Amino acid sequence: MNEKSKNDRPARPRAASGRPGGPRDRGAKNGDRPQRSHRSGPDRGGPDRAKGDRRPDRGPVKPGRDNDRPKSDEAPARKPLPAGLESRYAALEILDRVHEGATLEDALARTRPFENLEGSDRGFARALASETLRRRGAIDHIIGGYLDRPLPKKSARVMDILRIAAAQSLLMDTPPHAAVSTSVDLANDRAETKGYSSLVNAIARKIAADGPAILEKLPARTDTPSWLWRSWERAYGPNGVKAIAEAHRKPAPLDLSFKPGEDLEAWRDRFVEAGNDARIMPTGTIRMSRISDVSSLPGYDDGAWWIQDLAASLPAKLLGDVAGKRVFDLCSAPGGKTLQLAALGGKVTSLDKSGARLERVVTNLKRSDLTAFLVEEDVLRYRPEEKADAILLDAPCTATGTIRRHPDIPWNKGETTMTALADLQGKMIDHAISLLKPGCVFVYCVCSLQREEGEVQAKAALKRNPSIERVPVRPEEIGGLEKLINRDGDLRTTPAMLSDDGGLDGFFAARFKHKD
Ligand SMILES: C[S@@+](CC[C@H](N)C(=O)[O-])C[C@H]1O[C@@H](n2cnc3c(N)ncnc32)[C@H](O)[C@@H]1O
Repeated sequence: MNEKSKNDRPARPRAASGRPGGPRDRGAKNGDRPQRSHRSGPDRGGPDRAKGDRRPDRGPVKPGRDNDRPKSDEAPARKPLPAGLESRYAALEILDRVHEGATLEDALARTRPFENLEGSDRGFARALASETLRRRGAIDHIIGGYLDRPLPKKSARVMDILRIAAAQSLLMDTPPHAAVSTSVDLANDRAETKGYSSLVNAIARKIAADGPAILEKLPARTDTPSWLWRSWERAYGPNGVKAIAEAHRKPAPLDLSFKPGEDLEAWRDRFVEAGNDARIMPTGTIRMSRISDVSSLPGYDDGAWWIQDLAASLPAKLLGDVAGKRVFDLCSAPGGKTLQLAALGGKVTSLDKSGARLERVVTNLKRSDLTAFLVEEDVLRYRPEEKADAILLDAPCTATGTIRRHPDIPWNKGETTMTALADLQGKMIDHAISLLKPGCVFVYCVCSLQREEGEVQAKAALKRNPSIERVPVRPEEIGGLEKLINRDGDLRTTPAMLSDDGGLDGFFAARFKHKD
């Protein structure tokens, strides 16, 4: 059969070493990618760093090709900037790429002035770009108050210079004179912005003096694009939307998931001894404040833990005991849930259509010393010979549940993207159900706050597929966190939940069972 032969072809995302393929695993069936033996090798970001694929899908990646990997920009070398300016210049370039449609994560990966930075300069540039995007609505509002009329489109760079001046004065600990003088220097750095240096000087000074008082009075709504505000208000009510917008003002904490059997108290103590504010959460996650270099944490090289938001760790738990079962993790990269399921003893087929992102699954499996079969394929074309005992589908979505980690999302996503994704999600759900053995369990999840991608999808899936029924989530499966279960019995988290303890990513998960 045509479809089958496509799935049968040897799948070869490049291994971390760059060596293609590897011996087929004896347990692998049609479409199952050979698993590689992974023993070591650090992955600086951890699996959850790229939660949600916010890049446009580009079709299947040809084996051995690198068409999904971000590349550094090819800008010609320029003369060195004065001390203190390089990091601001890098932040400016990062913002420029985000305005062009890149995700913040991709912009960080492909902006050469940022790549060239090291240590605290690098951390500062990253924080400056992130905080500027996180509070962009408020920052633009304050800048707008000092402009007679909006700057012309061709002066977009001047606006960004003002934005980073404001972010430094309002949100970071930069002394006002440094925020002002470096912004004027940045304006003077290019012919097209030089003429605006007096304006930059005047506005940056005013913001440094009066901006903090203005910022304090601005409602949380100012940082939320109106289409998102309206949709969250419909879904969570007037208080709910306010709480979510408030939560988005702060970055997310760092959550670590552990292999089963690890002594969490001993790990917590190790992190605390190393100077981190680590605590054990009810679900078994260890949480601490964000740090700039995760690879410096105790145990990083041992692979006993990986980065994964508490909410992101819940959907895989809903598959129950997967030990020895044939489990499909569909849309798996960069692999947070594959690691969880493999650590629980599942025979995991980890499928994603992006070869470049599958490489990150390889790296993460290697670091954690876990195994899975990797398949580089579009979910909708996947037709294995043997069906699954359990399926997890973590579908591509708007990722509005991860705005605290990816503050570019509100500015680069719109309702049109959501409608197209919702259509794809419905098709993926139906296809996943067709791959499930009778009597077995399927979990659909998205890291989205949008009902259209969560609650509405679950309801529609039940209507379209009379062969399945909902299996409500039980509190004891998710560390007793009853409030995370909605009236239908599905999992619904928002950043406003557990707010005194650092909040949660926004996630939706529904569990279904094949009735036959
Ligand atoms: C939300 S992310 C998955 C995160 C992952 N489950 C984890 O826990 O680390 C969505 C993934 O879907 C993949 N994807 C998007 N469209 C796909 C398709 N048609 N078939 C297979 N994978 C797809 C993207 O490449 C991306 O890696």
